[in-house]
Amino acid sequence: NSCCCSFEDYKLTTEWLLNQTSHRPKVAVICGSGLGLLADGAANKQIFRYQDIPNFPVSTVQGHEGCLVFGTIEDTPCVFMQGHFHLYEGYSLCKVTFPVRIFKLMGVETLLVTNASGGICPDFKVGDIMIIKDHINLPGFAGQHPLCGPNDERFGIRFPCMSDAYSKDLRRVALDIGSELGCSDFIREGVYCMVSGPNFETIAEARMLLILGCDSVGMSTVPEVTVAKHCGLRVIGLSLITNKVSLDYSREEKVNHDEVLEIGKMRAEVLQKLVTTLISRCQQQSINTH
Ligand SMILES: O=P(O)(O)O[C@H]1O[C@H](CO)[C@@H](O)[C@H]1O
Ligand code: HPA
Repeated sequence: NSCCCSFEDYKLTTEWLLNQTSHRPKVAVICGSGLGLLADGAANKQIFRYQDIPNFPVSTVQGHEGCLVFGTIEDTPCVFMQGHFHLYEGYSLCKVTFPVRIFKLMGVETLLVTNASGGICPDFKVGDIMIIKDHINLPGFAGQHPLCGPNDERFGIRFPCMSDAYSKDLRRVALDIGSELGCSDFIREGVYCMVSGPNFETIAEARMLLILGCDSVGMSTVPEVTVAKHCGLRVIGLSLITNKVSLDYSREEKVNHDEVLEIGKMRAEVLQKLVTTLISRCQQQSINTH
């Protein structure tokens, strides 16, 4: 359960990428299930397949293309992960979070994470976009935590604070953009809970998550955000509610991965607009605050 990657591994991959591309990204975007199209708006794209990048894990899940896309959004240099990694694929959390430290070493300052999740909050509707305010690291409670093992001070401190993992400023910016785009009706804020998966929740589990204060549930994101916060990246997270999690034994609907991917397509255009505007504002914000 401790990190399987050495500083030299991270360095090797970083140097390989820096030698292969002249892009120097400031913002990294992790595209969740079915959301790889978020990279489509980038200009001057340069694409690497994960399998060609030394030490990089490969995507094994449908809806995750497995490509690292460098490009620019309105002059902001960015890198997009079309597909991310999960515990349920059999990867260690060190591998799941490997790209985040590569981004840090490449000079990225802001991480924008996206995912698909199930709505726990009874008010949430399918197609809502939830700005992540906070998270619950359920696997972390059981010792499945990406920062377990010897701490490498070159990345961050032993006991990082997580009470402000999701930038308050960027959450405000995202809310403002949502209202400018006329999306306020379906933009929410809430608490995301990570479970390991791969099965979707039982009704008893879903009820427990509601009592715990979760608004949505998914099988990703928390490890990457934890590692990003540990190494000093600013984080903003968007979760697309792709299904309502059943809290009631009388409900007959059954969630499946195809439905999750389908809702991603349905919200593609607005999510892309939100993400591209957010990226350009992130950069302006960062210029103003430095
Ligand atoms: O979190 P992402 O990968 O976006 O996707 C969510 O959707 C998949 C299940 O349909 C799981 O991977 C879950 O975590
Ligand atoms: O209902 C869900 N549960 C867990 N992960 C998910 N990812 C999308 N929907 C869900």
